[in-house]
Amino acid sequence: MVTPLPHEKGFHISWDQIHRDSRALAWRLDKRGPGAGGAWHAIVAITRGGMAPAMIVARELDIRQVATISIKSYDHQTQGEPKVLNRPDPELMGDGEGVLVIDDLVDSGKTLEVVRTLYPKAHFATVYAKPKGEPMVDTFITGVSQDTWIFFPWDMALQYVEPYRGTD
Ligand SMILES: O=P(O)(O)OC[C@H]1O[C@H](OP(=O)(O)OP(=O)(O)O)[C@H](O)[C@@H]1O
Ligand code: HPA
Ligand SMILES: [Mg+2]
Repeated sequence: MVTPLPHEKGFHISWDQIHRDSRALAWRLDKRGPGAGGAWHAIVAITRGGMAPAMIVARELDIRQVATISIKSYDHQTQGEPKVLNRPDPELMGDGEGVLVIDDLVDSGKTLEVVRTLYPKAHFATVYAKPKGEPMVDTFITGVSQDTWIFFPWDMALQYVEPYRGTD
């Protein structure tokens, strides 16, 4: 059974759109790291939603060190307490200096808050951001209102829709 939407508005994002927006994020982050020539030394994707944008950013910026941190906070559209299920090698991470932490979106900011506590010097980037979570993110591409639910392409499928005028 499908849970009814608690949000009035839906923002439906295609694969093409997330690809373009993730590329825009990569371009914005290029040469902004603390290393020589503005380099970043690693990318950490917040699973699962951050994995697609992180892959695209890693490809654009030619970063081969890509790790993941697993956080779960939502069951469908119901938020619970964020749980860290696994985390990257502490030697790679240190205090986060020079590491780009990437997620698909920030909503309440709770997920990023947990990761920030672990790696205070990392740079936090998301593709989309809702106003409540904006203070938790250093770089994002598109702002979306708080009452909008973002639907990602990996959660959707093409399907038939009735003609606007119906058949009566
Ligand atoms: O700012 P917040 O209110 O914490 O919400 C944002 C987080 O929620 C979603 O992940 P979710 O926990 O649903 O897991 P998933 O990425 O595996 O889908 C989304 O991918 C972000 O990681
Ligand atoms: O708007 C959203 N869309 C998808 N996943 C989410 N997790 C928190 N907010 C959202
Ligand atoms: Mg997530």
